Amino acid sequence: MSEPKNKRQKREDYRAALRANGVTELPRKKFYRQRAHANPFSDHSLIYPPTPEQMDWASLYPHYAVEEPIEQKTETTESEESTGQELSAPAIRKLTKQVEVADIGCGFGGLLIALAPVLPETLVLGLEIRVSVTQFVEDRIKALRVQNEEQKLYRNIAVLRANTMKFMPNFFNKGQLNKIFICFPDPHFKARKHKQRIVSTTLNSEYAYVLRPGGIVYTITDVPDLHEWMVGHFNAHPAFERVSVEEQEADPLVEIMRNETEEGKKVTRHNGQKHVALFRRLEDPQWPEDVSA
Ligand SMILES: C[S@@+](CC[C@H](N)C(=O)[O-])C[C@H]1O[C@@H](n2cnc3c(N)ncnc32)[C@H](O)[C@@H]1O
Repeated sequence: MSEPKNKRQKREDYRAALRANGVTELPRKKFYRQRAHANPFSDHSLIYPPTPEQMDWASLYPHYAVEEPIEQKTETTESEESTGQELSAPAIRKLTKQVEVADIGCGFGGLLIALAPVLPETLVLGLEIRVSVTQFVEDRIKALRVQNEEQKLYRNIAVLRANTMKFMPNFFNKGQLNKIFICFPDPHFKARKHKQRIVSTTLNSEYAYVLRPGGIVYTITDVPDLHEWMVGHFNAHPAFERVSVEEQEADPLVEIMRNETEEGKKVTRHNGQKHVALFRRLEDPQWPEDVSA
């Protein structure tokens, strides 16, 4: 059933007014509601760069951007030298550092916001497929940056609308990331929907590509069957090994992942179980002969 227009209009008006005022107050979730699931196989007319270098990272992390002149190959002629009118050299804005942590399917951004002060020297990126949810996180981060201007907080986190099942290598170079979070991914219970799960042999190869050796994939879910699925697929992948429970529990980011994601909070309210598993990207994976041949 299509939604009454006035409701949709109200939401659009609210968001437009918030943005017109420079987003200084925290956005209200009710104006960013969207269907719970987006089909990762539909054509979402997503914008993505042909290579990570062609991505406009500076607009996501403006406080880490510097202007770099574009090298020009044309030679200066005598007449140009004598005019005395210097043409300003064209410049591009580049980041002083790269994104190193990705939150796949970041939802409403709870983990990003909790990680910002804990990893102050690291650029963290949330990737989210749903438009309104991405806009909510974008507006949330903008407001938090304004409200914490003096402390210079929240400048190291950003969100991007993306379908991570399709375009990960367009955004990240080989070995660029040192942490990937996959928190409470959509369970897709029915067997015919399992291909929509965000963990699979093929997708794990993409995670292995963008993670540097020693980098960690963090997973958490309240669905036991999905936990088994994720553990099974990462354990079976030659590029990953499971991190021991001792090491897992000594990692302070695990507690943050358990308690700060929106889904994690919901599971706590319902006294549900949270299943955690971490996987390390191996330095030198041993590929079975039939795979590497
Ligand atoms: C159950 S929510 C969990 C949100 C958040 N990680 C948390 O723990 O609160 C799963 C999120 O993944 C997003 N998602 C699903 N498939 C995706 C894809 N292929 N690319 C990016 N985001 C995706 C959904 O839109 C949804 O917001």
